Amino acid sequence: DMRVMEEMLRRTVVPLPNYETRDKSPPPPDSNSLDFMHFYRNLGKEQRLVFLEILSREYGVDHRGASEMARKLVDIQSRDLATILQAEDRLRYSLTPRYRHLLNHVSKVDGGVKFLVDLRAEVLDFTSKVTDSPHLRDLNSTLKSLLSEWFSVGLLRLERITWQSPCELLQKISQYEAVHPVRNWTDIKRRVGPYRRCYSFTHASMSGEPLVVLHVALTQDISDNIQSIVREFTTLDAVEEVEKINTAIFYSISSTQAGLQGVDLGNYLIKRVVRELQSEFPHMAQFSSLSPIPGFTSWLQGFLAQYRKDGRVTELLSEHEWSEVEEATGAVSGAAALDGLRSLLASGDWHHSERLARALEPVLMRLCAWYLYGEKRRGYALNPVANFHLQNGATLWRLNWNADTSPRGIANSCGIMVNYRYFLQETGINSKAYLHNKVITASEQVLSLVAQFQKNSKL
Ligand SMILES: CC(C)(COP(=O)(O)OP(=O)(O)O)[C@@H](O)C(=O)NCCC(N)=O
Repeated sequence: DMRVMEEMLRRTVVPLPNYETRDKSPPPPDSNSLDFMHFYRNLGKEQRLVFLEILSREYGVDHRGASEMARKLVDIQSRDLATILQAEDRLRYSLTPRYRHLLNHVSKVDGGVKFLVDLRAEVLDFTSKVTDSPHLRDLNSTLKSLLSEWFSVGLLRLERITWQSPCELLQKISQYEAVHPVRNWTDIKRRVGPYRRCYSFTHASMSGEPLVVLHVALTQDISDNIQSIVREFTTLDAVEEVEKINTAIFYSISSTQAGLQGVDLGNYLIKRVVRELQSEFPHMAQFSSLSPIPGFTSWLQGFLAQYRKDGRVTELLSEHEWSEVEEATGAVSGAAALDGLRSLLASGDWHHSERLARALEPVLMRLCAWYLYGEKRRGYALNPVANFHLQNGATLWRLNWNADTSPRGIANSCGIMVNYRYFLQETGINSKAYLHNKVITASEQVLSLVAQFQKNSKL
């Protein structure tokens, strides 16, 4: 209960050494960290929230001390630079949460870094679902700043996963695959076989644990469909012919540690793999993703409902397009046709009718282009996968019809997939333009689809 928690914290979260002797005081015994970890692991979910609340509230920054240091700094602004720098350093030290020293010590014991990665995953879970406590948010940002230092790209190791990798690693890679689930051994064998590459980042403190995994297909052109990558039966023992390889398609990337969210590992891995492939294939000319568009169909359902409510049904489709939908749904009026369309989209049945699919292609393509390019959340792309690649500096390059004809692909994004193209000389500029000015770099194909949408709906 609370008393036991407070006793544990009092004992293991030692006070900050004072400024003068901060570099001379010996670190606390490892037992402090081990006891803290052991105690925390034995708490239930609710108790952990209580425990972290106390830790972050009672063992954070000494607010009074910090404001005193701030006042001192203001008072000596007329003094010489050395004095000012000294006062700034004192203020900086006074703004260090007391628990930061404990977290630092935990990172030095066996399993400590993994403990802190998992701890941050729980803190993120609490702050996103359970509470908006400012203290917990502070704890999260302290954990994130520590983890970002330890997991910086120079300390990560690039590993290539092949059919010769240990079974347990291949099994982990299969389990972690979040984008196109691995069905069986043949499946994973193909994904690490000829004309494929699979890479992960690992860290010495969590050896054997792939932190983020990138799957690549080596092709002649930029793939416009996923079936040719995850299904087509390239003979598993084919020998790669270099002249058939001049493009790298990133068709799946997944981070495996929730606690490392925001540490930007996926971006680093893509950049590192590009360099790796360039050294293996110096003539490689094209780098692109082939990405899903999770959430498009459900966004579209809401969008159509809104237009129906606003009575602007006719604005979304042309006369001809509506007549095709009415023909296919047997509906007689616009609103009924729109309801018919929505239920066809919900079931995916529209895809079985050749004629209806042909009629809907221009409609869904321009709506999807708008969804990726025009729909925003706090100014950035609403779609998380688009946001990820645009942050990396990729170009919103090409929408592909019938790119994922699996039931999942039809249900999630009406079968459409998108290529985010990495023009290596432009990623730096594009990333800055996106992050600073929220500018999305898009190709002619995408911009013309967006223009068609805007013309139709007079947006
Ligand atoms: C896309 C991923 C790999 C980006 O991870 P990362 O580069 O670490 O970004 P972030 O978490 O630092 O913002 C991550 O968000 C993820 O695993 N998403 C779920 C699977 C997917 N590819 O959408």
